[in-house]
Amino acid sequence: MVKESQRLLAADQNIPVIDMSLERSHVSMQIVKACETLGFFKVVNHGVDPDIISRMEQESIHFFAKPVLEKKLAEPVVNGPFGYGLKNIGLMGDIGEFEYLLLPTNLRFPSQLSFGGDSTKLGSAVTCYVEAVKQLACEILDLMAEGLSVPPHTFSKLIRAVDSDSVLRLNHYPSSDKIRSSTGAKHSDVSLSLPRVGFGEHTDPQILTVLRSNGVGGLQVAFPDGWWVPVSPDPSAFCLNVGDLLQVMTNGRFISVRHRAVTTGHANRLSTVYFAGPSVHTKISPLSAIIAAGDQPPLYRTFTWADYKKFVYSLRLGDNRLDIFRSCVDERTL
Ligand SMILES: O=C(O)CCC(=O)C(=O)O
Ligand SMILES: [Fe+2]
Repeated sequence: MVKESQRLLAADQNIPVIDMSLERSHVSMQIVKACETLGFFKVVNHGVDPDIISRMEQESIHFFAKPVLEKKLAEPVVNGPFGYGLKNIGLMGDIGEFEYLLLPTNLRFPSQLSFGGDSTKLGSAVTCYVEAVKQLACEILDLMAEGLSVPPHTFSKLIRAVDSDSVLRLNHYPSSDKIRSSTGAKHSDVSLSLPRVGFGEHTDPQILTVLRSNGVGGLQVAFPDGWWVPVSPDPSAFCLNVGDLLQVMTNGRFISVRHRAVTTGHANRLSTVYFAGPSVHTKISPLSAIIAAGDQPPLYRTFTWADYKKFVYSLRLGDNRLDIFRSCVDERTL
């Protein structure tokens, strides 16, 4: 359950909503400002085809409605932590009130992205959706590069690489009613009407996250002053958040924002999350153009995405991972 002591703001009017149809340099400055102050923003008029979005949502609903045994057959033909998961997050004992399907994105459908049974429609919906949100992520990363005055495509080329280690996760947070019926809990069980942690507090480790949800709320972001702010659901918008690697590359100018998902309501919540990451051997360090233009020395050491992922997997979800990669930390403590 969410602790009462945690401060919660009532509304999300402080969350930047950026209209991507406006003049390019204006959009670019707004994005940079949002990343520097919060690390989170919404975009509207983003140009992603609504049919691609609605197919993805319909196929997700269809997938999560299947019996668990059938969902467990959804194993992409690659090594890694992919496939269906229920409640467990990572390998260190973190638990959430949800189920998910985690997929690699650099596979060929249908040869590698097969889900067993009759799920070919899900495979093709995922392929189209990933292509569309990857374009959006690259466009936003290019706008960031422009606004930061770093060489064009500095960030997007990492995502466009054929072996980019980007992943897609479909999350399904069952409503209180569904939890009641699956656990046999009584209707009078008040604990089920209180907010519960669906996906605990964390930062995303990759470069940039592109999240969309159905019309049910649950996502909350941590403001720098310590308040949690619920993000009002808007199925036609995308939520963007800075990941840990982007905080490092911008030498701390951009904030990798802490966020979480809570479940409260009587409706199922679905979120579709694209994590844009580099290829595993990419070396990550503060960009020289940012160091040259700023007044800070490099705050982080150079490391590879493979090093960082390994470290992330060894920690609990809510642990701070970046501090250990700060320049002043002795490498022997790693
Ligand atoms: O479902 C959500 O709204 C948040 C999920 C999330 O933060 C994640 O999958 O990393
Ligand atoms: Fe996240």
